[in-house]
Amino acid sequence: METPERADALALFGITGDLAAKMLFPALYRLTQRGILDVPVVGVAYSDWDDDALRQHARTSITTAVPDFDERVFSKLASNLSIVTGDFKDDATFSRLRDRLRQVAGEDGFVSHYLAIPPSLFTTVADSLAAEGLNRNARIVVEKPFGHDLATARSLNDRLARHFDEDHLLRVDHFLGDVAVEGLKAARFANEMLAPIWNRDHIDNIQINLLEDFDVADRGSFYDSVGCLKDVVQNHLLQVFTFLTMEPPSARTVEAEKAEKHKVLQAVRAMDPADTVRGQYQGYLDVEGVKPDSTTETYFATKMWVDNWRWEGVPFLLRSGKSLATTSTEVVVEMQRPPVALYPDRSGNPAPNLIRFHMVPEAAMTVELVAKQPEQGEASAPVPLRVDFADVYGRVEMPYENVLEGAITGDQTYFAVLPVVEECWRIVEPVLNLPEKPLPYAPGSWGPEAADKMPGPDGWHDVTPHPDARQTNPAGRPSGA
Ligand SMILES: NC(=O)C1=CN([C@@H]2O[C@H](COP(=O)(O)OP(=O)(O)OC[C@H]3O[C@@H](n4cnc5c(N)ncnc54)[C@H](OP(=O)(O)O)[C@@H]3O)[C@@H](O)[C@H]2O)C=CC1
Ligand SMILES: O=C1O[C@H](COP(=O)(O)O)[C@@H](O)[C@H](O)[C@H]1O
Repeated sequence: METPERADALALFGITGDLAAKMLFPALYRLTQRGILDVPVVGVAYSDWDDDALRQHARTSITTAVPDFDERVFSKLASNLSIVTGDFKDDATFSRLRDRLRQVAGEDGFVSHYLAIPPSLFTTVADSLAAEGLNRNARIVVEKPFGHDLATARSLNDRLARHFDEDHLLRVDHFLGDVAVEGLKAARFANEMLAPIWNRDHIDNIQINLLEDFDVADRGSFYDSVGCLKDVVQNHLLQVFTFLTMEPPSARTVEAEKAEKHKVLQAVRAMDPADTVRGQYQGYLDVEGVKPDSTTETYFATKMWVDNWRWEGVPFLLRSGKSLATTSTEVVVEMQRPPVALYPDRSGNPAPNLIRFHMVPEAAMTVELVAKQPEQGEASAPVPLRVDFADVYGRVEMPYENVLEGAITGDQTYFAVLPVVEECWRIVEPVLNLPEKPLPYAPGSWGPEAADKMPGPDGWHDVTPHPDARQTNPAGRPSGA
């Protein structure tokens, strides 16, 4: 690939939406602060806003998310912000956009079009951009989900490829921009302490959690059309899974890494409906935008297997859901127990070593060793050795800083390639349209009881609780069950 073009302007479709408010404005602010963003940002959306309304909205979003808000940084960002309004289905919107882009970036300016919009409109916008010639000297960046199954992912790609070649098409998965997710590779491939034990001979099982204690809020209409599997499992969790399972790349290049990711996914068994639990929190059907008889799952858990030399026989447990007891994105790697229980815990069992990769709420890593408890005879207990990345490195950048930086520079590092996206769809295909209704679960619980013992009789490992998580647990089951 040739050196990618740096954008002279960012066209941000969906600038009035939820993602922009929660993630994109704070990230644009940080990029401005770091001197990476100093180009015009032209928002495009339906709402009849003017530039001042947009700037006021941006201020509210940023002050909500950024504790050390600096007026000078914001003024710089605000001076770069403007909006073009109109329906994406109306050609006139795109001729207004073309005029604005010429005005702010010049006739030959390179433009990055970022689509933070409902996925059903990706091709409409791409076609309309091309009709105005806005695909020339430009790249397109599309949010997730990329398709809603293997066939639609391929046809979406074919349609986008009519107007943008592969070097000018970026598929967003913001977990790829997450420092803690990136950190998985460094942990595995930069530590000779970990590398030799990272296989079926030493690892018993790996649990991957993306738990959220909040509900779908005002995203009912979008969420109901995707559900938990397509919202976060097919993309975010499978990307995490891939970093945990891939072989070391032959070099530290984007191409080498993506080749290894693709390779390991080809060895992954497709998900099995018999090893899958789907749930729906009680009250979901009352959310605005949700169909009254919706069978969309708000909870999903499954067991996965990689049929290769490194991982044969090691179960990978994935679970995610909304309205659960806590918010935590965390990987728990359970090592095999020592062959002889010389130092059991007080219940007489030898505790396994655990390695935890914490992503949300904090980027951190914990190694749980087992130590003999003083004055407890021979009894042992786990001792956590934890390091928080922010303590070591200072502020840790937000995932969307890396994603938006890539949108501006064209660096493909933090984006998904089609072969990987396709494998992820292949893996989830058998559980995409299950006929059974999802199991109900109480908001604030750990999801349907049917998933409790999925990892085995001891259930799921506790995750590290979010500091703001609900204190009560209406389902009355133990934390982490
Ligand atoms: N929200 C989140 O937490 C996350 C979202 N994403 C992804 O980001 C994308 C956007 O999601 P989200 O922000 O939640 O969606 P929203 O529904 O909140 O926002 C959609 C945006 O698109 C605009 N829009 C929709 N239809 C039209 C139209 N016909 N013409 C013009 N503008 C239109 C809306 O404009 P207006 O408001 O003016 O109507 C709004 O700016 C999705 O692909 C989603 O998967 C990814 C990660 C997290
Ligand atoms: O893409 C999405 O991700 C978020 C979870 O990501 P995080 O970085 O905010 O933890 C999820 O809440 C949302 O439903 C989904 O669309």
